[in-house]
Amino acid sequence: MYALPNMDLWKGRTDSLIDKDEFRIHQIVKDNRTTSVNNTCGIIGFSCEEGVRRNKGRLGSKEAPNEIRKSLSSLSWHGQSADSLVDFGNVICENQKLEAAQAELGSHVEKILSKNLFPVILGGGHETFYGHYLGIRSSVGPNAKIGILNIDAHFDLRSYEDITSSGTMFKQILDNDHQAGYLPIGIQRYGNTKKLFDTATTLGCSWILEEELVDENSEENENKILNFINQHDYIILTLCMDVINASEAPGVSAPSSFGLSGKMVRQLIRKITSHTKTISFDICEVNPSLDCDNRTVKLAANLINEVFMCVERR
Ligand SMILES: N=CN[C@@H](CCC(=O)O)C(=O)O
Repeated sequence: MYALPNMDLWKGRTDSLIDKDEFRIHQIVKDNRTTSVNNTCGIIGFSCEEGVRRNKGRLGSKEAPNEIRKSLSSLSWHGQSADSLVDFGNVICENQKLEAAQAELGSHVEKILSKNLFPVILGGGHETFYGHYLGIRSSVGPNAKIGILNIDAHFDLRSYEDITSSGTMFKQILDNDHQAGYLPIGIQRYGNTKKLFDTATTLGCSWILEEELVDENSEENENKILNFINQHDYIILTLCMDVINASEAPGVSAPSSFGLSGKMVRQLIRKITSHTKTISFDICEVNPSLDCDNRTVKLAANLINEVFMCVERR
């Protein structure tokens, strides 16, 4: 099901009604039915936790898209255009019909790209990514090489023989799309079974462990990411918030005790979304019902704002 944008969610402190240098994001975002040449990012929500339910995770992520919008609202706007951001509303997963909802999300992602906008998708569980991917594949055609960069504690390469879920998307894609490559960044050694590491190897993937993401290795890690980008025509970026340390991101289904810092994730996002091959972004697994003082939702909003800034500056 699709819900038109609810512009009442975009509310916050107003320092000035006319001076654009005093604007906050709630004064920048427009309903997608009023477009301008200065639009850069198209926001679409995926209100869904069916994949998390099937993966036996903790429910609550379907509330994230609107909670993230509320948190984004008050951030001050440092972009160049006062018409940069456009809200395309939410796709809602109903009656546990995950596959139909993912297909519907894909068609909205495709629509946003066709308007020359950079899709910013607010998940939902990480099953959001499969819908994101469907829209991108359909937009770029079957022959383009799509590189998937996943900032995540988990491989999400589980078997989907019985059912698809928030833990199966990348295997679903890699088994069927031989023009897609996959590089997960921030993998927790003990958050994934040995079998999942073997699955990644069998599928020809490499990965960057969380414990490898330290300053001393920064050049090596950057080169690994850049080499991956160079091997593909388009890059799509997905961020699973459970990659971030549980103290900074408690509001997720599977918190990470040794997760990355928010600042490290910010650095990765800046690098990747500043690259012109990167054509879309999603953020997943924020669970407002498990959050503490809105910490995870706020961090998600700040990271999304980094994407807005990097895309506008390209
Ligand atoms: N997308 C997350 N997938 C992880 C986490 C599962 C959970 O919610 O506990 C996984 O399948 O291992």
